[in-house]
Amino acid sequence: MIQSYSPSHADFIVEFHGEFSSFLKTRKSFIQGETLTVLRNLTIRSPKAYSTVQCGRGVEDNAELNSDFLYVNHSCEPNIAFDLSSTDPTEWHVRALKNIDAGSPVTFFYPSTEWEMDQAFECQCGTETCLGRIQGAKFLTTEQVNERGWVSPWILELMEERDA
Ligand SMILES: C[S@@+](CC[C@H](N)C(=O)[O-])C[C@H]1O[C@@H](n2cnc3c(N)ncnc32)[C@H](O)[C@@H]1O
Repeated sequence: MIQSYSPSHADFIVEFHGEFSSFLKTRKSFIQGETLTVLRNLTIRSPKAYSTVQCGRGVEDNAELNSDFLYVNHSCEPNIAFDLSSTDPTEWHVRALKNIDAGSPVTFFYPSTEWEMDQAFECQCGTETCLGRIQGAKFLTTEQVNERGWVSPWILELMEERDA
């Protein structure tokens, strides 16, 4: 039982399940392009972990979210993007890639930010275009990454160098 949990974002709710099986849902609808939240209170320059989001190409360019957005699961057909691409971290935000109904899980394509993930997993997103094992963009073709709605600039750069 979680005893001291308090939600970080009023418009969102965590559905708690077993280990690594919890996920974040939205209580309100969003339209494509709308900002779900600006990311605040991050711990930047964190060691890479299952819970961090990559925010650049350096080994220490990882951010702990310190909020319920930690519970955003991966999907191969995501409905949101984590956009940590601005040189100004106060502009880092989460954006809707499509219209999202209230009550829906929010999901992002982990390889859109992650080159080589700390914790790989067998994807259970259940979508038609599911890629199976998810371990970062390094292990996917550029085409597989580019067709998911949003890709961070460091991932584009690293794929370009790899493919050269
Ligand atoms: C940042 S956590 C996301 C929240 C996580 N579900 C939890 O309960 O803590 C990332 C981990 O969640 C799990 N996960 C996320 N998306 C998944 C998916 N599509 N299929 C299977 N496991 C997933 C994996 O174990 C992954 O390492």
